[in-house]
Amino acid sequence: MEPLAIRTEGLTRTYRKPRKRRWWWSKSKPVGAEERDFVALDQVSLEVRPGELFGLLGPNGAGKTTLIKILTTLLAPSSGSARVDGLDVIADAELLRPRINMVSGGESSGYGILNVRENLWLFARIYGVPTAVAEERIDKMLGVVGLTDKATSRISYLSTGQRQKMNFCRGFITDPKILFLDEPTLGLDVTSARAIRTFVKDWMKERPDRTLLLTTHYMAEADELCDRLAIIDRGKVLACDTPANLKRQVQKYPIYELSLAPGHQGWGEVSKLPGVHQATTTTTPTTVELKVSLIEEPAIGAVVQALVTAGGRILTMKKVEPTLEDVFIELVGHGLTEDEGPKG
Ligand SMILES: Nc1ncnc2c1ncn2[C@@H]1O[C@H](COP(=O)(O)OP(=O)(O)OP(=O)(O)O)[C@@H](O)[C@H]1O
Repeated sequence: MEPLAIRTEGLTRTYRKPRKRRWWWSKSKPVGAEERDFVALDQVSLEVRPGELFGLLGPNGAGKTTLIKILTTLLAPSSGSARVDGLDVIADAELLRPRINMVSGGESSGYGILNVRENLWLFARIYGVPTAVAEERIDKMLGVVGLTDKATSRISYLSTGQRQKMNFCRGFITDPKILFLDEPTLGLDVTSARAIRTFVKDWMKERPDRTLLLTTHYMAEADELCDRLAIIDRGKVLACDTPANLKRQVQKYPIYELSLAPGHQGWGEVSKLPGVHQATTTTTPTTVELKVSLIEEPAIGAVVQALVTAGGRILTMKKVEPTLEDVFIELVGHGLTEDEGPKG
């Protein structure tokens, strides 16, 4: 049986806070080792199957990069275990590295005096990709991110976004079995971000044994791309499921929004109908907006019937779907865009 693409068990990583000034120099008391340890990852147990596009969603400082660094053999765990493609990230690191690749949206890697093509070629050769294959992949990837006209530019002359696109190309030219993308579209313009998302989806479809783990701050991106997601906060996994299942968890009742022409009061009876959990209205200068939550979805038929019978005119009607933002707020207690700053 094929091993899991990623498996972590009780994975924990602590960082040591800088030592406080000695107490006889200041009024602060000396701190013990346990107080100096900051837990960035706390007993994380995750399973990612081969072929999955798996997302990590969490606020700043949640521990996403720490997790990716451990999975890509760049950082040792403090305790617990992590296996990638069936290989232990510590004991089998040498065997594992050729099978994986990692790109971080915020990194500024590469040699400034080399041009874009030379940088990518050098990287491909380090991974043992034959020159002809590397050239072909580089051309393809530069086209994908719209960087073909910068192929011969020194990378020190690139803008931040262009450099990020070059790094994105770097992730794919080694054709890794398991790819880690840390914020691949961070700060990119809308068109470039869309091109990258489309490419990522196509790349995954091309070969079913590829696995991709992605972190992103963009809820819509996570929703569009990921087969499953883990929501992580303060080093702990709070939930792990498909975007659809996560959204279902927060929406206890189906909700419909109806826009009614003003001038009649039929909506007043809606909340008393069987199958209706709650009905609220907001009056605007031109409409009455009715929001109905239903205990059973078919009750929407009775709602429409009651409104029409009372002489109401329905202008628009739509079902309100919860978003991943709603899931996130429910689990974490605040939105992803609200920056709480370091929690250490
Ligand atoms: N080398 C380090 N030494 C001390 N603390 C660290 C170190 N690296 C990370 N941390 C702390 O560990 C926590 C998790 O950091 P990490 O970079 O994994 O978060 P993240 O989820 O990737 O955040 P972001 O979305 O902002 O990139 C943070 O509170 C951070 O300050």
